[in-house]
Amino acid sequence: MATRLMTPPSSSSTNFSPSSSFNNEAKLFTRFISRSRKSCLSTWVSQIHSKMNAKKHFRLKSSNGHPLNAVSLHYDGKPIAKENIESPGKERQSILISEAEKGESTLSITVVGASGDLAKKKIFPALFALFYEDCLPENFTVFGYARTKLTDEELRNMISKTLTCRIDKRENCEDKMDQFLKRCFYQAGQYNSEEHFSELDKKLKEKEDGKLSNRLFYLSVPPNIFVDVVRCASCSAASANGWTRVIVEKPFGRDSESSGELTRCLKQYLNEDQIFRIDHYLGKELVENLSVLRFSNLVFEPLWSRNYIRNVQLIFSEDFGTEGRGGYFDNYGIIRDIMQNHLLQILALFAMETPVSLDAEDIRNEKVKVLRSMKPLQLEDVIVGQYKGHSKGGRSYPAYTDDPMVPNDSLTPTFAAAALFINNARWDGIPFLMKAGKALHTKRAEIRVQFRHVPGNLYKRNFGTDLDKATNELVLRVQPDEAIYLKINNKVPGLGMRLDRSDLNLLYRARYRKEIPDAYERLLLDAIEGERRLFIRSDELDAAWALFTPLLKELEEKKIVPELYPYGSRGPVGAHYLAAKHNVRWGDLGNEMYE
Ligand SMILES: NC(=O)C1=CN([C@@H]2O[C@H](COP(=O)(O)OP(=O)(O)OC[C@H]3O[C@@H](n4cnc5c(N)ncnc54)[C@H](OP(=O)(O)O)[C@@H]3O)[C@@H](O)[C@H]2O)C=CC1
Ligand SMILES: O=C1O[C@H](COP(=O)(O)O)[C@@H](O)[C@H](O)[C@H]1O
Repeated sequence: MATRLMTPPSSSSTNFSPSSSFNNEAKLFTRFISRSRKSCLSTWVSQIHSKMNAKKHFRLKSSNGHPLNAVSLHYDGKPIAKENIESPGKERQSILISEAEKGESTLSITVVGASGDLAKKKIFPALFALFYEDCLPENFTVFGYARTKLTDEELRNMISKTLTCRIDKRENCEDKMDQFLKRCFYQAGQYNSEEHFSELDKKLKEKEDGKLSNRLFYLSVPPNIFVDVVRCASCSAASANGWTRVIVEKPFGRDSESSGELTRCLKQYLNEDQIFRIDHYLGKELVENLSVLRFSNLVFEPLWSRNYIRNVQLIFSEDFGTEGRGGYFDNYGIIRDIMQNHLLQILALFAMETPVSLDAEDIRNEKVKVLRSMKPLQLEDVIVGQYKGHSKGGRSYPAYTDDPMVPNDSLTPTFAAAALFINNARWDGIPFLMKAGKALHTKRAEIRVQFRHVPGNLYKRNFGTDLDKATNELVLRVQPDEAIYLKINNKVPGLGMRLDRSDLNLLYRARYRKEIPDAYERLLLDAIEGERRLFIRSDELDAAWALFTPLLKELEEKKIVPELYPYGSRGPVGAHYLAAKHNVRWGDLGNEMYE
């Protein structure tokens, strides 16, 4: 029978109630008994006793910065209970945590799929950056796990090549890298072999040296392997006495049914609060800042509605094609790859009502309300495109279908634009336009907010004929070269009265000397700290798929042929017609100051 990764209530950072008492703890503990393996319980009871005697505090590291999450776990020198909201509808569990746990506990991070592209490119470098910044606990170990046969030394060689990405010019980088690499180990194994995961467990235990063990598994493997890994890790490599969490990479299914099935299978082995579904766009600095900008500046929030905003644009473009990932991409396409997750998540954050607090559940409750209020997507509100080969300046660029992993007659869109609507009082009738494409002329991700005309504008005649160009526009450039700028109308200095378009510009590299951490650093740190705010809850995922699945089915059933656009161009003209239909002009096509 399959065992579950559900371990004793974990030390996740959520809020606590000072009035919670040990009695509550005992009650919840009794409830917990009914669904835990007995072998875990005696260990846990002894942990509670040892935790009760502990007194030290620990430092907040997760990205929330919200005092409720950061709070000390002791009250008047006595241990107090900490509420852990697992997921909506589930019982609240109270848990005792203490600094002693931090000091005496170990953290093991296992990167499953360690030989892969994402692990090398993002996960190991992010872990190193966290180590460099002193954000990892004292006792941590990193394990790579994959089928490829590697020794510890070979893993270290492999990852050392990419570790330097943002830290390399810093002080003591080499020393730090050596120290980090000494903490990295490797276990080769099959993804569906409990025996091989038992071997991993043995090695993890050696490193944990009898201390309380917290284990994080990062599933950096193709999605068809997720469930096997979770099953094997659950049966053979879950922590016996600390928490066990699993970060799951996208794609979380390819439609409502497959996503529901994946969630159902994962939940055979995991509680919802052990599953960290990553959407790395939520870890990007400017996306994080969206709520700060809105909720902590008086000048924005009053304007944040249909009364002042004409349309919102969420734009993603890459100046390269699917090179090397054609096999994956052809099964998903740009709508699943970018829109259903990254852009929709930004939309939900952008449009949500003020959450009760900054706690993960409060924020995710608001996001899910937005997603569930969305008008069903119609085929006529979407256009799709696919890049074709193109020669420019003596160089030739491939068509999407030139990829050997892509069928010649593939109809998979590499570009899509869509108009979405939120049927609620705040946003009724306001188009949220999304545009996402590969092999376009530029690499960029941005949020554009176009405001309405100034009623009865006294300076109307000073703008020339194009009044539309004279409306305010707020741009959050997520990447590259992070910036927030507001387009305003301004008097050109001089004796006459001529107005022009200027920008109030907050260019991050000019304002902040600090490097911007990679999204994966923030997200890994949050998963370690148990901060779930930036991870996708299962009901959010369901709502996101419910919005896109009918459209995706229709596109596929009707075999809608994508409009071809040349590699390196601005995409299909259909995107302009779509915008025009909703009385919108794409903001990224104007004369941008920072293009
Ligand atoms: N790469 C990226 O930029 C991004 C990736 N993702 C997601 O992250 C996850 C990992 O991505 P990425 O590293 O690119 O993936 P890879 O295709 O590089 O796969 C990772 C590892 O999984 C193993 N693997 C690959 N294919 C199979 C297979 N068919 N059966 C069994 N094992 C296999 C391989 O290891 P071995 O053979 O050694 O076992 C491989 O090194 C995926 O879910 C992907 O969709 C999400 C966002 C961006
Ligand atoms: O999730 C994905 O994101 C990347 C783009 O991420 P970025 O952080 O480099 O903007 C995209 O290339 C990939 O297709 C998609 O799966």
